[in-house]
Amino acid sequence: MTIRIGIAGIAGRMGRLLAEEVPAAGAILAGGTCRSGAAPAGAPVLADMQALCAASDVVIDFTHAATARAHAEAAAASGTPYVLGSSGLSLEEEAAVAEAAKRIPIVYAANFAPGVNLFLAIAERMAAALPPAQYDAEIVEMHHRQKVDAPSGTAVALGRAVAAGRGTTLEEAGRESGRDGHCGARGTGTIGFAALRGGQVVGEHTLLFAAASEHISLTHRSFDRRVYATGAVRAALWVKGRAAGLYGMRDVLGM
Ligand SMILES: NC(=O)C1=CN([C@@H]2O[C@H](COP(=O)(O)OP(=O)(O)OC[C@H]3O[C@@H](n4cnc5c(N)ncnc54)[C@H](OP(=O)(O)O)[C@@H]3O)[C@@H](O)[C@H]2O)C=CC1
Ligand SMILES: O=C(O)C1=N[C@H](C(=O)O)C[C@H](O)C1
Repeated sequence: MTIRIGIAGIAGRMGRLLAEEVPAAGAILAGGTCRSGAAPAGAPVLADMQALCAASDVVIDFTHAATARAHAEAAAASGTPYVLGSSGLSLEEEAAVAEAAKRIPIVYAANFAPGVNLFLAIAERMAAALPPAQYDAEIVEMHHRQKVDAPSGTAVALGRAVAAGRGTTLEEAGRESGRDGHCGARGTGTIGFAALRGGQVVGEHTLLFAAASEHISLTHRSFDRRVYATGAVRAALWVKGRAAGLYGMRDVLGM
């Protein structure tokens, strides 16, 4: 049977691309929700997340952190597998998504591009090999001027990967963001973040390890946000029929 995929936020930058990529993958576009925008021509518009879940076998959500908890709970209440791409979630919002994942399968990923997920795996290995007392980890990201959250979800995921490689968590290691003025010297073992915004940059992330006598850095650039949409549709096809649980894009890709 052909899978029906619904899209929360179908009028958004990602929502519109997803509306193209769902039929391109051989699935049925069940419809989407809009808040204030206009859905792409021909796409059925559903009243809310509950109605969208009822009409869909899987729902993909690229909207906003503020909706993640309610959307995950609505998906769990209807038993609809859920793919979440929104960024900027608080720890509490992430905990609510994890709670919903006890009842349904959820794929939650900061970035659905295959290259970024390989980058996350490499970041963890680099961090495990480079002692924090000598190698300062800094993450620099740049995005389009419309992006509303910082640092990006991908930057946070890179920070978490570095912390995991060092046998700790990002919260324990400590974040240094938005240095300005007399901010003091850099902490040893902390993870630095810098966010640039401008123009129509789709997404760029650099992870730098800086020591006294050498630097090593890795950069990923996305040139077309369609790479996220195809990845999310791939996750939607993968998650249907899975056991309840919280999955990441690395599970989908088998990395
Ligand atoms: N994980 C990944 O690979 C990627 C994640 N993202 C993330 O996806 C999210 C969306 O990005 P993008 O498409 O560029 O953003 P847009 O602002 O273009 O689209 C978001 C859509 O969500 C809806 N929306 C926004 N806020 C709310 C709200 N509070 N309640 C209900 N609906 C809301 C809006 O609907 P309306 O227009 O009808 O008002 C809007 O169309 C961001 O968090 C972004 O960081 C983006 C790209 C890749
Ligand atoms: O808002 C965006 O555009 C993007 N958001 C995601 C993030 O916050 O990491 C993924 C990608 O970088 C594009």
